[in-house]
Parts: sequence; C-alpha cells; structure tokens
Amino acid sequence: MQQTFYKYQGTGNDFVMIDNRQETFNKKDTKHIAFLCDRRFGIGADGLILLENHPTLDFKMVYYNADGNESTMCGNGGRCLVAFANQLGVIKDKAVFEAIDGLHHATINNGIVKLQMLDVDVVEKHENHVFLNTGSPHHVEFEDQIENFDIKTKGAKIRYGAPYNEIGSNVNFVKKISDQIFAVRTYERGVEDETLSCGTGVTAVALAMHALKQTNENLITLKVQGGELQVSFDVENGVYKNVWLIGPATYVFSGTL
Ligand SMILES: N[C@@H](CCC[C@H](N)C(=O)O)C(=O)O
Repeated sequence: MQQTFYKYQGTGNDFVMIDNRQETFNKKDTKHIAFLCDRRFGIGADGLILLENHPTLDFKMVYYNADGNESTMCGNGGRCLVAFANQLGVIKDKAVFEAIDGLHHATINNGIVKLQMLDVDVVEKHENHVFLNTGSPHHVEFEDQIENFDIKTKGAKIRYGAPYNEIGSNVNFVKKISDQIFAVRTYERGVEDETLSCGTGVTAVALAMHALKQTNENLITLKVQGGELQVSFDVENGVYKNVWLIGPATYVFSGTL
C-alpha cells in the first residue's frame, strides 16, 4: 500500500514524518524504519516520527532513532511534529500532545516552534562532565577545540563506555562564547554519529551551564552545526521548570513510496 512520507528539519536535525492517525504503519518493522532513515538506500533522516490520534489531546508522538528502534524524547522532532500537525490542519498555532516522556505544550508562529520540555530536578555534577535527562539522557562536557576534534570517535567512546554501556547516552560537547551564548556539538545515541543539532541535548547543555554557574542567564542561545536554538527556563529550589526549547522547524518535501 502506498504511503505518503514527509520530511522536516529543525536546525539540521532531520526527520521522516508520517501521519499515522489511521494506524496503518507497521511499528514493529525495525528494519523498514532503519531503511527509511538510511541516507543512501532510503529517504534519509536522523529519526522517524509518527503523528497519532490521542483520546483527549491534540495528538500523540512516537519517535524512532535512525537505527529503527523506538527511543526517548526528541526535542527537535517534537518541534517539527508541531509544524507537521499545523500543515495537516490538526492544530492552528498551539498544541498539547503526549510523547514518551509525558505531556508537552507548544506554540508555532511564522515557522518558529516553542516546545515546553519536562521539568528537570536532577543534575549530576561529576569531575569532568554533567549528566541529566531532559526527556533523553545527556552527557555534557567542555571541549575547547569544538570546531576541530574527532567527535565521532570521542562521542562513541563515551556513549558506549561506562557507566552508559549498551543502553548509552547522548554526548554533548560545549564551549562558552559568552554568558548568553554557548557552542554545542552532539553525538547522538541511535544515530551513532554527530547530528547537526539535538533539541534535548541543547536543553541539557543550557541547564548544565546554569547548574555549573557558567551563566546566570535564563534565556540562552545555543550555536549548533545546523543553526541556532534558544532555551529558556526558571529555577525554583534547584528544580528547572518552565523549560522551553525555541527554534525553527521547516518542511522539506513529501512523497510516496
Ligand atoms: N535528536 C533528538 C534526540 C533523539 C533521541 C536521542 N537520539 C536518544 O536516543 O536519546 C532531540 O532533538 O532531542
């Protein structure tokens, strides 16, 4: 049966999007999902996202990494899904939807999507890195040579090494530009390579920089390989609340297979 596939990208983090409200997509076919994400033999993307009906909310999000396995929350993917839902006429300029990590509010205006992320109440500070979960697990460490280092080798070693091992973590490398601006590069679990941007990753970096007192700002710009994202937040008794991931979400094309 022919299926229509859409392609969206958010600061270069790209996704195959499927309107699965009729629930016809085979969610268990890992190999097919990996084929659709393959950049040589398929459409090509960092991940695949299903838009599904929800009994009470605007829609439900189901996310798969490029390896074909369902995974945890995707911030850029969530932003792109809001833009996709707007294109389909499912929503107008705001959305409330369910993802694997819970309920998310979002707004869309002129291609800019603001996505509320979960509250974060645990930021693990280690000797040379920070670990926190912003809907997906994130290791954060400083990298002075951020423009020129072997991110795939260094990222994979951390992602597969202790304590993460096979389950793994996403790995973010950061360099401070100013109190308001940080440069970030991310090695992503389940893509097993650098992505041009990672939404839950830059959210983790913004909160980690505040937790490490690298900034007192609560609206931070993250320069990523695919553009710029912003993260805003409030802090109450060490808990990060009202966390928003802000940036563009862009339609690329659609086609049938
Ligand atoms: N690119 C995503 C993160 C997607 C999930 C991640 N690869 C994982 O498996 O934890 C984002 O924008 O957050």
